[in-house]
Amino acid sequence: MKREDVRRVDQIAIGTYGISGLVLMENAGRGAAEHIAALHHGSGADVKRPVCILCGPGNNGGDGYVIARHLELLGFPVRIVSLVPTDRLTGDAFANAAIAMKAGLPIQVARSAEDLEQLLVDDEIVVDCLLGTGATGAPRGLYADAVTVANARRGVRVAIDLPTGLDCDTGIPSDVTFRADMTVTFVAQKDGFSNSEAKPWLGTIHVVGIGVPKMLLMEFGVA
Ligand SMILES: NC(=O)C1=CN([C@@H]2O[C@H](COP(=O)(O)OP(=O)(O)OC[C@H]3O[C@@H](n4cnc5c(N)ncnc54)[C@H](O)[C@@H]3O)[C@@H](O)[C@H]2O)[C@@H](O)CC1
Ligand SMILES: [K+]
Repeated sequence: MKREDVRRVDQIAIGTYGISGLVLMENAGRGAAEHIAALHHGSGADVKRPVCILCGPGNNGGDGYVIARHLELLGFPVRIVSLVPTDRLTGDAFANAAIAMKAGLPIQVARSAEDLEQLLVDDEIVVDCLLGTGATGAPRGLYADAVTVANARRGVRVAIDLPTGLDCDTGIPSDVTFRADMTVTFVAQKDGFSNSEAKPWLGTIHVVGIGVPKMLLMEFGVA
């Protein structure tokens, strides 16, 4: 599916069908959390590996706060590293960050590359909720730093919707692209995922439905 189309599906689900954006985000985040939890079931380990969720400024970041809440419920030690102060978030992302704060989920804000070097450690599951379908061009500033540091750490990497730095439509990676072992994408596979150049950055791909009606999916040829 093309970037514009998947964004349009979300808009129509909200604007025409009257499904709350919060409901879509909840479905997205919960579905992603279940795939992340399944990594543990396949690992054979007794102790659940800690999860570090990297959150960006938009709704991809918003998904991260939902994922954190569900992973905590599933028994995972979880913490959030946000690249923006949470009071700068808006809409559904702000709402879910506010829930996470009230719920006492640990949230740390990274303001520099040095902060990121300290906050990201080895042997965690790192979840990329930095940039999603709203990304334009290669990751800039702190977003590029976060991807570079995350890629350098030992551990499992999971991308949410798409790896930060990968072009959604062409599948061409930027110089700095999150290298995922698993990508959990929403609604449908993105067009770029079929490009062989994208494969090493995506890992295993899982598609999570977010509750958009079949009638709408059919309009866009994805059901
Ligand atoms: N209601 C919805 O629309 C839903 C959206 N969902 C999630 O929301 C995502 C889309 O959210 P948004 O539209 O808020 O977009 P993003 O979360 O991708 O964030 C876009 C913002 O990031 C910044 N940015 C863009 N390009 C950048 C770059 N190259 N370097 C640094 N910063 C950059 C800009 O501030 C831009 O406004 C999807 O990928 C998906 O994960 C899901 O929660 C499902 C429901
Ligand atoms: K992402």
